[in-house]
Formats: sequence, structure tokens, C-alpha cells
Amino acid sequence: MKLHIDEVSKSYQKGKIKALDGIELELTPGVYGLLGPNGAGKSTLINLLVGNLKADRGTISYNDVDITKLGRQYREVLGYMPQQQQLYDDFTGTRFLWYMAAMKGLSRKQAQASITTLLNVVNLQEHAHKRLSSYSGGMKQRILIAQALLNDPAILILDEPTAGLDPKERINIRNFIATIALNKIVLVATHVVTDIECIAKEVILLKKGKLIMKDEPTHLLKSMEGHVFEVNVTDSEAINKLQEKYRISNISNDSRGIWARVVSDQAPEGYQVQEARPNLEDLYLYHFD
Ligand SMILES: Nc1ncnc2c1ncn2[C@@H]1O[C@H](COP(=O)(O)OP(=O)(O)OP(=O)(O)O)[C@@H](O)[C@H]1O
Repeated sequence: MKLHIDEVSKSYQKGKIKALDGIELELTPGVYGLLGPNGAGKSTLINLLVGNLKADRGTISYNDVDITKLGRQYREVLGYMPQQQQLYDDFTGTRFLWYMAAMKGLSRKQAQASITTLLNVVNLQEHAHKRLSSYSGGMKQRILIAQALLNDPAILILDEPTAGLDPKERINIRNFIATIALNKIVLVATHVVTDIECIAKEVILLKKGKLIMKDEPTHLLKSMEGHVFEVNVTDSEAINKLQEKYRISNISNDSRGIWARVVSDQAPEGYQVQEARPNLEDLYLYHFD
């Protein structure tokens, strides 16, 4: 199973705004983290993948067939969770899933089976008959993931699945995504690097419409070795001075003193410095600050 994005470009406003420029990607089962700052082109890529937009150049193919030619057959293997949307607040969880199942053209029998299973999977069975207006942010995210899974899709696209969640709910959703991704292509667009750090097979970095990196997290982190330093500082004035010259990804104050985490090509001079083990947040800062 594979999804191939072949030299895809997309502009808006008659070519004035180039949102994606020659994107080349091949996706196979597993979780892919799609990272990039605002305006990088993530939503445009997602809209192309779910068929809401058409590419100006290039093709997207599923198992070697152009998705625009597959049409309905493609939609049948696709699950999409858009960014937190206006939910039907008066609907109960169950009614919402029945409604979405009907929109996707599932038979009554299929819908019944999927809805019962999914309410269990997303741990909402006890709340199934409550109105969506009474759901917490995490419950809303989970019911949105459930609707994306109704047709047991081979390709699952999740746009900011953990937006607005507290850390516990975020961990739950992250673990849940990891478990369902074993036999699916799962693309997770996010600003929250820690959401995908542990579960992504590969991380895709987009910047100003261009693909700047696509690799396994361990490889990406290796590429950052020698670029992250912990710098001992005495007070806030020293931090400000350091910040004028360097990108600081974190400041910690512990029994060893105050340490600023610096992302830089060279170790800051004139300080007590030790090399640190890079994480994806450092990588993000390195490329996008
Ligand atoms: N409908 C549109 N008309 C004109 N320009 C657009 C449109 N949609 C997006 N753009 C522009 O295309 C570029 C890419 O936008 P896109 O929304 O794909 O980025 P993004 O990475 O999803 O950003 P965000 O994280 O803010 O959602 C940006 O410069 C944006 O302003």
C-alpha cells in the first residue's frame, strides 16, 4: 500500500501565492508527522490529499493510480479528521456517528458494527448518548477521530488532532494514533512536536511550500548532534544577552544552576557549555526560527 505525491505544486491567486512547490513524497503504512510553521503549506497538502483541491502540477496516486481517476474508490479508503470544527452540538455522540456513516454511504449493518466498535476504541461508550455540547475538548477530538475511522480507512489524515487538549488527553490520543497506525498510512499535521516525536515513522518538514526534510526521527536527531548546547547562565540579564546572539529552546533552573538550551552551529563562546542530546523541538527551532 502506498500513496505517492509526485512533484506536486499548488498556487493561489493566479500563481501569486505559491503554497506548495514540487513536493515529492512516498507514504507507506505507519505514522508520518507533518510539521511546519504557519503558512508552510500543510493545509494545502492535506486538502490536495483529501481531494478538496486540485494540484496545478504533478499527481497524487494511490497504489499507482491517480486519485482523481479513482474518485469514489479513493474516498472509500480515506479517513479525514479536519481541524476542530463546528460539531453538531445538539447531536449525541451516537447520532453524530450515524449521520457521518450515512454521509460516507455505509450500509446500516456496516454502520452499526463500526459505531459500536469505535465508541469502544475511543473510549466514549459511556458518553455515547450525551449531547456533543457537553463533551470536553478531548472527547470532541476523539469523536472526530472515530468518524474518520468509520469506513476502516487505509489512509487516515489527522489535522491537529490534539489541538486544545490537556497533557493527559494528548497522551491518550497519541497512544491511540500509534495503535491504529499499524496497517494504515496515517498523516498527522501538527504544531506540537512532542505529539509525533515518539510515534512517527518519519517526520516531514515543510517550509514555505517546499519539502525540506523527510526522515526517521532518529536520523533527524542525529543530524542535529553538535548543534545543541546547555549553557550555564547566572541571571536573567545573562539570558537576555545570550538570546541576542543565539536561539534558546529552553531555560531550566535546577540544583546545578540556570541552564539555557541553545540551538546553534557553534558552541557559544565565553560560557560554561556542555553539549546536549537533541530533540525534535530543537530541530524545529533550528529550521524554523
Ligand atoms: N484559499 C487561499 N487563498 C489564498 N492564499 C491561500 C489560501 N489558502 C492558503 N493560502 C496561502 O498559502 C500558503 C500556505 O498556506 P497553508 O494554509 O497551506 O499553510 P499551513 O502550513 O497549513 O498553515 P497553518 O499552520 O497556519 O494552518 C500561505 O501563504 C497561505 O496564506
